[in-house]
Amino acid sequence: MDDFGHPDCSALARIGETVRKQLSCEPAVRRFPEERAEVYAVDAFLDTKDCNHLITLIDAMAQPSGLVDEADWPDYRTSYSSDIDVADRTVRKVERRIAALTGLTLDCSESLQGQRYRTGEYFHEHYDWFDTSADYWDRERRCGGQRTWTAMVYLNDVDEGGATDFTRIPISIAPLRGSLLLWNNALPDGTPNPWTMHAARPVVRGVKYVVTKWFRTKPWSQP
Ligand SMILES: O=C(O)CCC(=O)C(=O)O
Ligand SMILES: [Fe+2]
Repeated sequence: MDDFGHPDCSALARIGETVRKQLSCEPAVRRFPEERAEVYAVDAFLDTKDCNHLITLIDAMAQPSGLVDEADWPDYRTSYSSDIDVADRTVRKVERRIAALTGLTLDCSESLQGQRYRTGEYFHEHYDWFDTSADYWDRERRCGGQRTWTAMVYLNDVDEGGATDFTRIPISIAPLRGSLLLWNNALPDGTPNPWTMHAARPVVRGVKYVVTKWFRTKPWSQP
């Protein structure tokens, strides 16, 4: 195994440093005051029109019920989730803007995912980085390698609940329409950051919509 037992860790360290430098020059980007994890937010990253359009795309895919039987999904994550139209102009614009802000390369990223949480739905605590000792790692290693940064945009305000909580550090983000949340899944040395454990808390009232982009160390292709 390369990188002292942590696959892709030199690339992760390099990418982390590049993005950190770039974000520090962006006045709209604020870092949460927490040393243990690099978590950033940008308010009003997307306007209402773009948010509403993305919500329409997510709903359109979520509608044909029977195709996706949410009742059969494991309880770990009860939201609806899917790739959204990669050819859509707004999707492409959002992807380009995330890349421009962070300096990350779209080639090394998964296609934008749309997620919808209805009342009571949630995503239990987890890491976005891959467990490289798990069976799935062989597949992920070949289709882009380890995840580097996560970029997520909240598409609406939620009446109650639905916060993104970093469960091991005091960071809790309430959904706010158009705001971008960004974090580095690795430590500065490129090893997986255990402080990035996070959860999407249950929506208590209303519906929550987000789009998420995960970046990788290498060019990504559909597994
Ligand atoms: O919806 C959220 O607040 C977090 C979602 C998340 O952590 C994920 O999709 O990996
Ligand atoms: Fe996550």
